Amino acid sequence: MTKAEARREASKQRNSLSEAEIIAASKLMLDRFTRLDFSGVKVLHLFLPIIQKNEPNTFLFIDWMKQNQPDVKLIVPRADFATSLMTNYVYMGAQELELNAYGIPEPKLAEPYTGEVDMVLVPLLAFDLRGYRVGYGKGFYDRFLAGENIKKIGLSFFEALDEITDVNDQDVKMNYCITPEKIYKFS
Ligand SMILES: Nc1nc2c(c(=O)[nH]1)N(C=O)[C@@H](CNc1ccc(C(=O)N[C@@H](CCC(=O)O)C(=O)O)cc1)CN2
Ligand SMILES: Nc1ncnc2c1ncn2[C@@H]1O[C@H](COP(=O)(O)OP(=O)(O)OP(=O)(O)O)[C@@H](O)[C@H]1O
Repeated sequence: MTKAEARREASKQRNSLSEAEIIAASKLMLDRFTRLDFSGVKVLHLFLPIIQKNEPNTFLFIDWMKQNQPDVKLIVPRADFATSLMTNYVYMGAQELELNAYGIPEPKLAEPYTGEVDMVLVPLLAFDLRGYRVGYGKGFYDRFLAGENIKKIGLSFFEALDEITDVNDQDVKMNYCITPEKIYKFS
């Protein structure tokens, strides 16, 4: 399947989910996430959900981290749509967020975080059995993750596709993908 086909299919499927289904599925994904090995993880980067696009609710992940891994620093991005680059900030709480033009909750402008990141939660529409992902098609995460040795964890409501056929050498593979049903580990 091509990226464009996968994008279309997954958006359609995701749009058909109810709010209750999204919360339930996000909780199942959180359950799996909590079983990962956090030793050596000092900094976790995560996306914040575009609610009107039915993305997984990563605020649940933030709540769990604060309770159970309080020493892990949480980092969230601001996306610049002119350059397709993200700038990172320490997460300071929901009251410090504003919605951008695309409905993405983003930290208000502050001092950027430029230090190391150990683990990243990556938004995706679809992924394949090799760990390749499809997003909205602007390449934000491929740029952010290029050449970085970070544990990359995709979150998807739906199971893996067999193969995304039009991957290119800028596409960054996930190390894990978490779905409500299982966790995929890629070599
Ligand atoms: N929560 C979240 N944050 C993220 C991403 C993401 O997938 N999820 N991104 C992952 O890379 C980047 C943002 N990428 C985006 C790319 C396009 C559109 C968008 O709304 N584009 C079209 C509509 C196309 C569509 O509906 O598919 C528009 O301009 O309206 C939004 C975000 C960075 N931050
Ligand atoms: N490291 C990079 N440097 C420069 N351009 C890049 C890089 N990675 C990806 N791109 C470009 O970004 C565009 C979008 O890539 P792609 O179709 O793989 O998007 P995607 O992974 O689905 O999107 P996203 O990461 O925003 O969810 C492509 O034109 C690609 O060439």
